[in-house]
This record gives sequence, C-alpha cells and structure tokens, in this order.
Amino acid sequence: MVLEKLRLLKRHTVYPSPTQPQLATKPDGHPKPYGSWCTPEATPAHASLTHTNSNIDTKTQFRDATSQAKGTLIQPKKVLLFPSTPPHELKSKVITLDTDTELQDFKSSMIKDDPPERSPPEKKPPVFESPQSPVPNSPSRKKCRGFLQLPSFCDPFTPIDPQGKVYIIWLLLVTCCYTYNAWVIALRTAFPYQTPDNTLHWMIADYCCDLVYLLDVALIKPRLMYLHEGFWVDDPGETRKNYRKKLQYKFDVVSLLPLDLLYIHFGTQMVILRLPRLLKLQTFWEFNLALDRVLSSPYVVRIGKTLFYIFYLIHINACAYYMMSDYEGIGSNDWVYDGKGCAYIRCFYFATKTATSIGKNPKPENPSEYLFMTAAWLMGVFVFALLIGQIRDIIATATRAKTEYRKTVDGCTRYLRQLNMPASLQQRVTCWFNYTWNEQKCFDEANILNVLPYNMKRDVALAVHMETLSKVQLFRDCSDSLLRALVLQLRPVSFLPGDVVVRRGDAGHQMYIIKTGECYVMSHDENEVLATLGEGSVFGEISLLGINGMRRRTATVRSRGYSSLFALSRNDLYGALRHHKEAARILRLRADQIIRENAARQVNQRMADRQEPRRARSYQCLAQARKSGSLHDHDEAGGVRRRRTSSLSSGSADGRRLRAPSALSRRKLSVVSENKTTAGVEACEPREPEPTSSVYGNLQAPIPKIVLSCD
Ligand SMILES: Nc1ncnc2c1ncn2[C@@H]1O[C@@H]2COP(=O)(O)O[C@H]2[C@H]1O
Repeated sequence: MVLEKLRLLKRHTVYPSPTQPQLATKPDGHPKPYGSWCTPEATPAHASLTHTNSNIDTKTQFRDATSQAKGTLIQPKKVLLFPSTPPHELKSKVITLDTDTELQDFKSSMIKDDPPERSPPEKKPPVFESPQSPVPNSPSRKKCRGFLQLPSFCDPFTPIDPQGKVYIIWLLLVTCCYTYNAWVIALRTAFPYQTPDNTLHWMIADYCCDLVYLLDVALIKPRLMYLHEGFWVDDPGETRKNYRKKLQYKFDVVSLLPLDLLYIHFGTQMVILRLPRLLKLQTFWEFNLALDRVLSSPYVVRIGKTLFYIFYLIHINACAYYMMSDYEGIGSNDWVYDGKGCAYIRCFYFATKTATSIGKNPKPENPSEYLFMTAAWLMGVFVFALLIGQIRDIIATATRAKTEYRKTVDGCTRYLRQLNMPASLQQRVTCWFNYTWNEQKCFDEANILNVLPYNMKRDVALAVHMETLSKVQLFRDCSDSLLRALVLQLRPVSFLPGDVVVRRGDAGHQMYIIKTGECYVMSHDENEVLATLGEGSVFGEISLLGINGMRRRTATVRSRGYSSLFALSRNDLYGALRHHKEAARILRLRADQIIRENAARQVNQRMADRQEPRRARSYQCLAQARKSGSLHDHDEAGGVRRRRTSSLSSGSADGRRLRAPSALSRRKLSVVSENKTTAGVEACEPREPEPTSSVYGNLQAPIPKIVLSCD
C-alpha cells in the first residue's frame, strides 16, 4: 500500500530541476516578484521542471496544467503542483511547498495516510477569459461561490476589474455620495435649512452615504486588481496590500472619521463636523477618468467636470455670502442679503454676479465686505478664467479634427482658384474632400494610429476594417496570418463617380480591394462593362503580379459611384505572398481565369465584328437574287449557307489556317474559355495581329478546345 502511494505520488509530483531555480524568472534572470501571473511562456523555469515518470511528456502536461490555472500567482520559492490525474484530496487544492524539505515532508505524510481513493478525473470544460476583462477565475473565487453563490461583485474573494462596468457603476454611486456631502455640508452649515423637523431625514441621507463610503474602503477598493510589471495581480492579499500602500487609502480612512459623534456634545447643527467626508475627492476624480475612458464623447465628461467646479465655487461663495449677511444681520445694509425671496437662490445669484463680474454689484460698506468682494473678484478673474479657458480648450480639442479638415479643404480650394483651374475640377476636388471626410473622418488614418505599438495598431486596423476584409474571398481562403500581415499595409483611397481607378495599358503598381461602392471593369473600347465588382472584390492583381508576363493593366476599371477602396502596393503584396504561397496560387489562378475569359470575349467580339459585314453582303446578294428571281424563297437560307461555306473554303490560305492552326499561332490566338466552348459555338480567326497577343504567349494553362464553325 505504501509502495502504491509512493508510486502514485511519484506519478503526480513535479520536482524542480536541480539545475534551474524554482522561481518564475524574468528574461533578465531576476525572479518575478510575488503577484505576477504565471504563464508557461512567462516562466521559463517551469518549462524545465521534470517529471519523474519518463513515460509521460511532463513538459506538455505541465504547460497544460499551468495554462488551465492561468491567473494563479506564483509565490517565491514555491512550486505549484498540478498533477495530471490528481488523487481525490489533491483535486481541489493547489499545493505549495516551500522547499525540497517540505516536498519530502509532504511525501512522507502522504505515505502515512490511507491510500487516496482514486476517482476518475473529471473533465471540466475549458474556461475562457474574456479578452476585455483581466479578471481571471481565481481559485478563491470559485471556492467562495461554491457555497455562497454571491454575485461576483459582492463576493469578498473575487477580484474586481478596475475597468469593468460594475466598478464604474459603483464609482458613480460613491461620486453621488461625495457630491451630496460636498454640496450639503456647506449648505446646512451656512443656511438654516436643517431644522429639528427634518434633522432625521438629513441624518438618514448622511449615514447612507457613510455606509457607501465604508463599503468602498472595506470591501471594494481592497479587491481592485492592479498591474504589476505588466501582469494583472488578482490575489486578494496582494490587492489589499496594494490599496493600503496608497495615499488614497489614508484619505479614504480619514474621510470616514466619525467626528459626528461630537454631535452629542455640539448638537446636530454642527454639520461642519462632517467636513472630512470631502477628502474622498480622489474617487470623484477616478470616476471622471473612468467615464472619460469609456464614453464615446469624453468631452462631455470633461466639460461636466469643469462646470461642476464652477458651480461648486459659486455655491461656496453663496454660502459664505449668506454667512456674512447672517453675521452682520440680514438686511442690515445695502450689501448684505436683504432676507427677501429664497435665501439660497438670491445668494447664489449674488455669488454668480460677483464671481463672473458681469453684474452691477452692491458696494461693500465695511472692511470684511471689502475683503469678501476682493476674494470673490480674484476668484472670478483667475479661477473662473482658468475654468472657462479649460472649457474652450475641451471644445477646441473636440472639434480639432473638423477644424483641421476645414483648413485643408480651404487651402486646397484656394490654391486651385489661384491657379484658375476649371470650376468642374474644383468641384470634383471639393466632392472628394467631402466624401473622404464623411467616410473616414480623417485623411491619413495610418498617421493617427502611428503612436500605437505595432501589434495594437494591427488589431485596431483589423477591428476597423474587419467587416470589409471578411468579405474578401482571398482572405477567407487563406490563413488569418495573411490578413494580419496585410491589414496594416492597406491604404484607404476614395474615388468619385466615373473616376478611373486603373487605366488599361498603365504600369500596375497597386492592387485594390473594394471597401464600399462598386467598380466597372471596362472593355477595351470602354463601350461595354465586362464585370461589376462589389464590396470585397479584388482587382489590379494581374499587372501587379506580372501574370503571364503582363506588367500593364489589362483593363480600365472605373468607379461606378462614390467608392472607397484599399490600395495595396506591389512591395507589400510581394512581401506577404513570399510567406503565403497559397495566396499567391489563388491570386494567380483567378488572374489566369480572368485572362482567359477576357481573351475569349475579345475573340467573340472580333468574330462578331467580322461576320457583320459578310452577313450584310450575303443579305445584299440574297436580295439581288430574289430580285432576279433565280432563287426561291424556301432556298434562301440554304443559299446563304452555301455561299458562305464556299466563300470560306475558297480562301484556301485562311481556310487552312482555320482548320489547322500552327502551334505558335494557336497559342497566339485568343483562347476560348472551357465553359464557353462547351456551349459549342465559339470560333476564332486570327487574321489581324492581336494588340495583346503577348498576353497569351506565355499562358501556362492548358489551351482550351477551339471550335471552328463556318456557318
Ligand atoms: N473580365 C474581368 N472580370 C473581372 N475583373 C477583371 C476582368 N478583366 C480585368 N479585370 C481586373 O481589372 C484589373 C485591371 O488591372 P490588372 O490588369 O492589373 O488586373 C485586372 C483584373 O484584376
């Protein structure tokens, strides 16, 4: 039995390698401090831990186990044991052993015990963490929720994500309590609004706020996760320690000082005793910051905060004015409050007038009134000027992009006007500006993201353009890495209705992906639309890849209406295709197909053009024959057919060429696409030199059947 135990233990114990330290180490070799998250990649020391059972791929098992336990903190000098098929007792707990000695002790204690009942390992579904939330599923959290089933925010063992919505809502609650205290303490101290009748109501409101403060200090803030050396620390002990180290903790505790106990001595009118509650200002700021981060228009928050400061200063001013009036005697002179109307509104009005210096202020009559007015004006000049300046800055920042856009448009149109450019051109330029702005809200998207690290920039670009890029067949057919490799190289360009995107015969430097809008691929004479390309279509790859030796555009492509495209340069495409042979093959296949279709189309077109005058001639002959009466009506068709056949066969040279084209000329011929040939009526006749004959010279694809018909 003992041997069995030892064997079992051996199977499930991970021993530290004698050559490697047991600590999770940083790349520079220093041990990671307690609190860092442990991942196999981040802790190379773990990878070297060896298993005593050589039959099992310990490294893999260990990596699996550690990735399951992602989020578990590695303690210095401690080894985490994650048995692959744990004995019953080990299943629920992570065993940490300080040293080798402890490890030995642990083994011997296991030997003393009864053999563990081996139960088949339960297969738990893998737990995926949301990428947005850094909160891991810590063991403590699971443990507590097992029997209490508290919502995670109330669970005292669950770490709180400082960027999560729930925490922001909590901050809102604390901020409301703070605002209440900030407003009401001054109000009740200065104005006689607390009467024996309503004292109880005020008290209830006060202590509700105090309760929120208390919960914040005791339950919420100590559980806030924090970043340490780039890792989220979620260990309850560590988060608590971290909070207690902060200055904010000291302020939070002082803000809860129960000075109101002195009410017993001074009476409940001494609301000023609650003044320490205002020390929770940091939470107010924290809430503003959090809102700033999560709201789509953070300017609203910033303006709101500045307005709050302005009104609060006026409020304090109003309270001070009332207190002075009360002290000097209500209505005792022209300067003090005369006791008419609602005291608070009148005083607030007076304070606003004085602070903003916009009204005719009553003349002070004694030194204290002079002092008050001087302080109020100074506050008006400096503080208010600062705050109002801040609002101006916030609004300027909010509209900076738009202002810069206007500046650019104005500069460009002024320049065109100075050069006396045609009005239509100027209008096109303005149209382009408008469209690009409406579509992108910027002119150089890449520039905006430049400050971000490469990977983040790529993720942002992927998220922004995912909708379009997911429609591109090329990216769907290839691995994701192609998309990731190319997404940052895509340059947005926009075109107006009828704009030429690429012109036939031009050198090809870029390939395009249609983001929005449609593009027409035009025939050679631009009279016909060969294809309409929609969202997610790719074009311009033939000349870019130099397929079949073609370096020139094979067709003109025009924007149908307003369209936004992504341009991809030759170098970028080549760079990506070097590592994605599959993508290169797909592009090549598609390009080959297009070339063949275009060629077939050209041939058909030429045939049709050539047969047109002949048919006309035949009809002329027929008409003449009819006139001369040499042909009966029922013979007309046959006559025509006969005549045509003979005309073709009589031209022996042409006829030969048609029936037995040489290998070279056959290659040079336009090639009929296979599906079209199965329709069976297509023909080609190589009489004139093809302008794009070189196109087909190197064609690698099998030459499809050419059906010659002489009708
Ligand atoms: N018949 C067609 N159907 C769809 N796309 C075409 C057709 N002909 C040409 N193109 C595209 O139009 C592009 C013009 O420039 P490229 O020759 O570089 O690459 C060409 C193809 O991507």
